[in-house]
Amino acid sequence: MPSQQTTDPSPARGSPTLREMEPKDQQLMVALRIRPLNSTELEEGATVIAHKVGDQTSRVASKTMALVLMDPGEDPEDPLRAHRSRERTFIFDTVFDQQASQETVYCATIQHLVEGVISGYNATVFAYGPSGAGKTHTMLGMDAEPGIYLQTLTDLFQAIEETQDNMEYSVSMSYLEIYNEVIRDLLNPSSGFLELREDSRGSIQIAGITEVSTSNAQEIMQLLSKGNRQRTQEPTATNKTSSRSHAVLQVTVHQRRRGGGAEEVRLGRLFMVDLAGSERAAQTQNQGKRMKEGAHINRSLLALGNCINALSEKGGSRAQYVNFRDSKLTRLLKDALGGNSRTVMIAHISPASTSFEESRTTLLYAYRAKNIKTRVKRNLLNVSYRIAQYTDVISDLRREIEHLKSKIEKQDKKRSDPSILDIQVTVPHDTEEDSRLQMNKIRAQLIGAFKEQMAMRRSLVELESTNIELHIDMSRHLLTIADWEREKTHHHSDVDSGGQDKEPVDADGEEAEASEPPEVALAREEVNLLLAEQQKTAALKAGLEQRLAHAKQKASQMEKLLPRQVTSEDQREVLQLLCRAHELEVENTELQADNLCRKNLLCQKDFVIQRYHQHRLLCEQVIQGQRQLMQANGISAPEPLEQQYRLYSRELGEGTLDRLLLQLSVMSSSLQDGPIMNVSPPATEETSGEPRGDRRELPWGATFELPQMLLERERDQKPNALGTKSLISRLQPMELRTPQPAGEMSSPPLSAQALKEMALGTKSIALIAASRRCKAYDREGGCLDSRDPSPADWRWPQASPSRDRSLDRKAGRKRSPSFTWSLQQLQTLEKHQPSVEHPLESQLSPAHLQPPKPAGKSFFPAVPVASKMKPSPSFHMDENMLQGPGVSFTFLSTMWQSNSAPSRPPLLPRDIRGSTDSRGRRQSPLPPNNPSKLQGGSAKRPRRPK
Ligand SMILES: Nc1ncnc2c1ncn2[C@@H]1O[C@H](COP(=O)(O)OP(=O)(O)OP(=O)(O)O)[C@@H](O)[C@H]1O
Repeated sequence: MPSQQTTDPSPARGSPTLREMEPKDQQLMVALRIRPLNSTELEEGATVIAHKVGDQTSRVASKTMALVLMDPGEDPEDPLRAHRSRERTFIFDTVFDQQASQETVYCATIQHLVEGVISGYNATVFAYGPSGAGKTHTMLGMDAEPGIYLQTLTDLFQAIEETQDNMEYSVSMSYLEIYNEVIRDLLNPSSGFLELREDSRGSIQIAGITEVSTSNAQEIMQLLSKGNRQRTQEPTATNKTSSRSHAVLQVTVHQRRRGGGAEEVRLGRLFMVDLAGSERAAQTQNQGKRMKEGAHINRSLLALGNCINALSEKGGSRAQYVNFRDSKLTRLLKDALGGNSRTVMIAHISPASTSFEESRTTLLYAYRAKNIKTRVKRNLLNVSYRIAQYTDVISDLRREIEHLKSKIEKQDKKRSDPSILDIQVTVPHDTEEDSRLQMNKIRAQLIGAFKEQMAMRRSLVELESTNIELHIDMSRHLLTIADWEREKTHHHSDVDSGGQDKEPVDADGEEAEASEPPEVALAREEVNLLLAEQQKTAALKAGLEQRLAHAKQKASQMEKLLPRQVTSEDQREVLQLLCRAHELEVENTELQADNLCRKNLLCQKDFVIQRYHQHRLLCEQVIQGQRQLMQANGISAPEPLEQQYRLYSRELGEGTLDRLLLQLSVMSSSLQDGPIMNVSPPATEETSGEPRGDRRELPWGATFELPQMLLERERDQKPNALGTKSLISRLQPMELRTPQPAGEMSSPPLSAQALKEMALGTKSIALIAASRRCKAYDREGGCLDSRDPSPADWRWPQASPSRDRSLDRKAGRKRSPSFTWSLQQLQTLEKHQPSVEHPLESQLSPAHLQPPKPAGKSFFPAVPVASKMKPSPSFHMDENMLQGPGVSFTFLSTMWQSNSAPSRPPLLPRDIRGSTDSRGRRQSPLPPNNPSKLQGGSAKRPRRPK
């Protein structure tokens, strides 16, 4: 067994930074294995013509190794060829000679990929070479010497086990063969021929393949042996057990952080491919069926060779056309060769002089493959995008349920009608039997149609999600271009302004034109490709929508048949069954969507904090730089500015970010466990005409909108129904939002400038806007206002909106939506805050968590404050406000008030990733899923109404 490498959970499997998510170019690794001479070759008197050059004593191979192949046809005595070399040298990443063990091969080639797979990267290993060269031996091996399959899977499960404290995994596998250009499921051969489908991202899916969930390597090996028994193997002249098909083992690993942290799901795919042997018809002496097989094998390998040629020639440029569509094999290996995968090719040859030609061709192919580059990026399933589609699916299903239920009701009425019953009783037995058979047929058809529709709906969800991912990718590239364009314009304007700023002049007297950097050229190329992909997605989507409409029509026609053709009892049963199927699907979809909403929210929160932190650092740098300049030039700042600076410094010292972290954590706690709340202000006429409180003119002239940190439940929806599209639009990640003019709610297409502005800190600004909104609340509630001389009048708002409303009415106040929103937000916080035992709280001294003193008159009646919330003696509204020339920073004074208590180390965004407990296990920084449990209560999650 291979020695297991200890895996370090933190760097590779921690939360991804933005850098980590960037795709990286990766060279395809090519290894070469020479098998020992076999008995037939020895009998034929073959000599060894392939030699590894260099030593390979260490288990892990050195950077590159060479192989020397001698041409046995060249006569050393021939004077005409005296100056021609009989040897040809090939350099590979690693070369294994006849003595290399299975373990050595594994450790030097695949072992390093395992870590990546469990943390969301794709990896592929494929064995290539002529028939009988040892491909199956390397991949599958024997009981005594297991091959790469078992060794990889053992390591994979071991790595999973080591990180199971922090991470949740689910592993599934599928095993297929491509034989004569058709795909067969080796785990379920009776399923017939399977189809390859390509989604808009170009990822290949095999429709209808059996995916088996597994929990250990042995289980997979059992499935593999079962599958191998189904694999097409025949004796040929070169190999007694020649594999006549390409076998593909796919292992899929889903990884997510345990405890519902703000993480996304990572999806790693490992392909292990044992190719059929490349062969020459003359050499294999195959005839009839074998020859036809050989032709197919060669055709697909030829297509593979062509792809390798094209890919190696383009040398990483993505513009060159590579025809993956020539064979199923190349379509399946598309990602492995030219896409998102870390790929290893293990080429195999026989060292025998009798196999010189095969060995030479194989080596040439393998040598070319070395130039191939793939672009590796972590697969993150961004969960939020699918919610909109789920909502559509749910409402569709609901409509169908209503329809079916009304049919059942009608049926019930008929049953209670005695005349109809009489008729049924008199139905002859034969007819009854016929009708039952007919009924069963219709039932099967209906269920089939339902499944088909669901599959199509899911594909639509996938497509939509892909579309949005493409959009985000495009945004990133446009951003690079926009940056460059801006720099160029800047450069030109500098040059135009003339004088000292002029660029150096080159030898010909012409101005040096700033040439476009490679990343910008690449970005332009990518944008074009992405545009093409987007068009492709749109076409696919339109096609699928058409098919779905057709399927729906067919199903409704089938339903129409029901009352005419079946007895009432059977009909009733079928309708109920259908209803149940739909209801289950609704429940399932709702659960998925619910889950996605929460994950989306938590991810956004993380991102917002990260952006905020980056922006804060930038501000700090700018301010410090300017102060140094002022000092150096003896410029004194006017007193108001100095005052603002003092405020700012104090703000930093007190760690406002920490308070924001706490606030956001409390928000997520309410979301993680509580029902989805309606805490967003409804867009009413009242606000549409005037600038909203959460919008702010920024120094660079853009208007930003508050990211929706909380979810909304539509008031008129049933309790278990999700909000409709308005909810979804609010949940769209900020990248997809363009700065909008005030009052406009739709998202116009993204412009490069808009993208730039977003990148400049939309989220952090939006966060600031959130706090401004609460400030607006303060003002509107009349509790805390810069004009109000007694901020101590502030109260926690009463948790009874109806009562507040009556007070409002009495006071003659009209509530604005932003006020209602802020109030609800505060009520949520107030409701959860005292009961939440937050890990971050333990890092704070109680004095840091002091709300303002509850005294004096207030618009809201006073409510008791939690015991640890002591009145703050040093409450100053100004502490929470920082006003700059272009933007105001206002923090939630009403949430967390600090005084001059001892300072503590500032909390940085990474702290939200959690801490490590005494046993070294990582703890989530977020409040527990169910805060009420902490209090020893027996609060149960409310059951979803059926
Ligand atoms: N490195 C090796 N050490 C010992 N025996 C080997 C080695 N490589 C291959 N063999 C033996 O050579 C024979 C042929 O190997 P294998 O079936 O793996 O070839 P293959 O390339 O998969 O052929 P095909 O393409 O026809 O399926 C087998 O009996 C195998 O045990």
